[in-house]
Amino acid sequence: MTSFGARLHEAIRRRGPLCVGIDPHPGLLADWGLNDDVAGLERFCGTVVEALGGEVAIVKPQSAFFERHGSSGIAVLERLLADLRSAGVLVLMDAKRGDIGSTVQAYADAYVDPSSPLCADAVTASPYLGFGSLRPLIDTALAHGNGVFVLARTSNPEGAEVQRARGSDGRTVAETMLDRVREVNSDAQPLGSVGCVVGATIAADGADGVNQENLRVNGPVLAPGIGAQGARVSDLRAVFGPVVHSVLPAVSREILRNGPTVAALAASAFALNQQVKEMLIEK
Ligand SMILES: O=C(O)c1cc(=O)[nH]c(=O)n1[C@@H]1O[C@H](COP(=O)(O)O)[C@@H](O)[C@H]1O
Repeated sequence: MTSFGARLHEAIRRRGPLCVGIDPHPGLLADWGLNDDVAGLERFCGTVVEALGGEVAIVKPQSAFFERHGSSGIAVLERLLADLRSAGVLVLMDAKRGDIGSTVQAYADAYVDPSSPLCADAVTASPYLGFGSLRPLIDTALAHGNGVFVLARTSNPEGAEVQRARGSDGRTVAETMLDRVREVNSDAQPLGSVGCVVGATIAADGADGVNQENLRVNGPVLAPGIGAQGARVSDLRAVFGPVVHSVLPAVSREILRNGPTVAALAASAFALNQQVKEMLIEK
């Protein structure tokens, strides 16, 4: 079975490193002339699939914006996953799940087991009940050729109080999570299937609790924060230095605001992907 890391590595080679988030904010639905209801959600998703399905390597639906519509919103999310799979684009489910290990297994059954209608190619996870609590999710994902992205140093300013805290070994919580991701990916080639999440908004000088050497995890580095949160593509080399070739810039609102036409959405994703490729790959 081909690992998620290998599938992602090939998808990036063919389509570039941009990861477009699918975040149907109520304000975005309104801007697109859609109602904040299930019909509006379906129209939003249909447009996104048509515009991005053949354009980018990976997309990232934000589960919360489907959950707020209850079970009918989850039904739309399930159809979105099926449509994206048919379009041939990888899917990272942004659910940020975390719990004690026995419960995490249920999240694994939901998000990375192909028998589930919510199964994606990878899922985001929160390690803040201890990295070891994610073991069932990681084991299930790897068994099915899927992946996990573990939060390490998130893009939001509030993350600092937890992620910059230092353990008895003097390492920050963020560094410890990156160490654990590196251990899981130890001998993976060409790319590990467990990624980490590090905001493009963090300081480039290591002052934010992560120095650039920590970022060498032999896995993909999801980098949210560009656009609406203030980071720029031009920040990426300074922040991610030695691992810049493993970075997946994750951009949601900065792309989605260009809707509702398919053409404008596709064009904005293409343009940003070109910018990112020049910054991250072609050197
Ligand atoms: O896991 C994520 O994708 C994530 C991690 C992080 O540190 N910061 C962050 O903004 N995100 C997600 O990225 C999306 C926001 O992207 P923008 O609209 O581009 O700012 C939301 O769905 C967030 O939950």
